[in-house]
Amino acid sequence: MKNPTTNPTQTIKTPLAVKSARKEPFLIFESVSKAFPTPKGPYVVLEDVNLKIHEGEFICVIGHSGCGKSTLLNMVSGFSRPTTGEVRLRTHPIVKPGPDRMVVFQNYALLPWLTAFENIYLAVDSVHPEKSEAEKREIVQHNLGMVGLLEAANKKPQQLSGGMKQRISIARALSIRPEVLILDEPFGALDAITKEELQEELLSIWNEYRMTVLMITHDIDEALFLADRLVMMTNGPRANIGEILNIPFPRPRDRTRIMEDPEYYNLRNYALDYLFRRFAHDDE
Ligand SMILES: Nc1ncnc2c1ncn2[C@@H]1O[C@H](COP(=O)(O)OP(=O)(O)OP(=O)(O)O)[C@@H](O)[C@H]1O
Repeated sequence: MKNPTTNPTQTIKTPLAVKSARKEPFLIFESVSKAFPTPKGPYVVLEDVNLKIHEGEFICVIGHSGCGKSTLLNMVSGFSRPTTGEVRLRTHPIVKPGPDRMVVFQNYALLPWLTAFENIYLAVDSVHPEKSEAEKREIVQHNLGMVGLLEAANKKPQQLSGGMKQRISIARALSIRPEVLILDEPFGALDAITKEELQEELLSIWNEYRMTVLMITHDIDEALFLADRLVMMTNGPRANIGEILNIPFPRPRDRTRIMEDPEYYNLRNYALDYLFRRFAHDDE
């Protein structure tokens, strides 16, 4: 594996990172540790994680299996709370789930007895019971259109392909306009072509709405195409953030142009070296 001569974590300043450096942090992890009780005593998954994310940033998180990526994001969604430390959205500690933070899972998590339309409608209705039925239906239609699936509105999940199901779960998450979109390896189960299509769609939706995105991935190329910053975790237990790569490619991004850029391979090799040499994992 080629060793890059420069350290991208130190040398690259993206225009967005420079711009956002002037803004107040939006999502903050402050001295966050998380331990799970086990019969042998507490199992410390994460220890003293500190991270500041700016509004509208697209953050990817990478790290070996079991290092605590989902644990980290679960503290943003509010499914779980830090053992010590704090996760804050603006100035408010996150203590429970809320419609300002929506999660998309790898396994879609759609209700199988409802149609695509009804799955999204249920989310809109639970967050906006005050809206009229016509307004709620309009929101569902708009979001189905946004992921190009108006024709699948009346289909149930088992009648949809993996890519279509993931589009529906993204539409459902976006239908209530969260401030933070949390994606837990959303494209991990999809074939390569569908995965690329969904990456493009996600980027174009993000370009339009600029919600803050936190996404777990195992795919370095995916992270380099999507993210402003790539957070690289150390191995657990007691995992932490090892390094953060700034991804400098201008937006809107063009996959072909990025892949022709020598910097792409510099960053890719740097991340590969980090994961498979410096933080190599015995099990992989
Ligand atoms: N509720 C829990 N109780 C005990 N241990 C847990 C619990 N949740 C997670 N763990 C452990 O914490 C560690 C981190 O799990 P987590 O799912 O966050 O890792 P991950 O990096 O997301 O892994 P993967 O990439 O395989 O999804 C694992 O060893 C897991 O077994």
